[in-house]
Amino acid sequence: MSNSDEPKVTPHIVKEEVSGQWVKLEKTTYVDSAGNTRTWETVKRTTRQTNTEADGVGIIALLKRTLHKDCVVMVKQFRPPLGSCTLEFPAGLIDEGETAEVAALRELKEETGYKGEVVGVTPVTCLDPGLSNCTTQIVLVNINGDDVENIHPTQQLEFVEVILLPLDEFQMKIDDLLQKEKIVVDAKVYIFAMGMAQAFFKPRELPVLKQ
Ligand SMILES: Nc1nc(=O)[nH]c2c1ncn2[C@H]1C[C@H](O)[C@@H](COP(=O)(O)OP(=O)(O)O)O1
Repeated sequence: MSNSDEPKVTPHIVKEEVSGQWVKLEKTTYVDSAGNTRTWETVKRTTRQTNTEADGVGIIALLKRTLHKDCVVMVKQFRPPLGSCTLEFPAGLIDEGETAEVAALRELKEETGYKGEVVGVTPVTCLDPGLSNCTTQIVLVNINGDDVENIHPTQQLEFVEVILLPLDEFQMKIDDLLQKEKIVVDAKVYIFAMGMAQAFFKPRELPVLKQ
């Protein structure tokens, strides 16, 4: 190699970002149960609103139509942190002044085009407490699919694909999708699917009846 081909600069890190527009990395100092002062590396969102405890909402939206099976409205989208597409419930951050219910109906409309009605909401729940203080409220929404507004829903986000999966085969249909394409399923979704299958769609399997 001639001198002119030699690299002029040794590669090195210029800056380690600890705070960005959307998230920050914090060294949290705390006292443990033995009285020792310790630290923990914590990821926090910068966007949490002052009067809300939860960062965002997840929406379990059930589409109910005459002569159709009830379907769960799902979204598939590319998620940069995973470098992959995911299968998730519609979701989003809570805006200033919004309740979880209002944020859920807004996000559902934006991401899927459907207009829904809130039928339940969870308390504030954590998502990955060993990593982040990030919290969510899951909002259960019914969609009247016979309503003229919901017959041809028009979503506002072209990079989000809406997928309808029948509730009575939810886990099986997710498994089919995972077999067909490289896609990561959100933990909340798969746990919901397993819970539905166990609670409602399997005959009571008492050990004594198995012999
Ligand atoms: N961690 C993030 N990094 C980003 O670069 N941008 C982010 C992050 N989190 C949210 N956002 C941006 C992307 C969207 O433009 C807005 C709103 O997202 P929202 O639709 O409310 O939430 P998701 O569906 O979970 O993306 O925030």
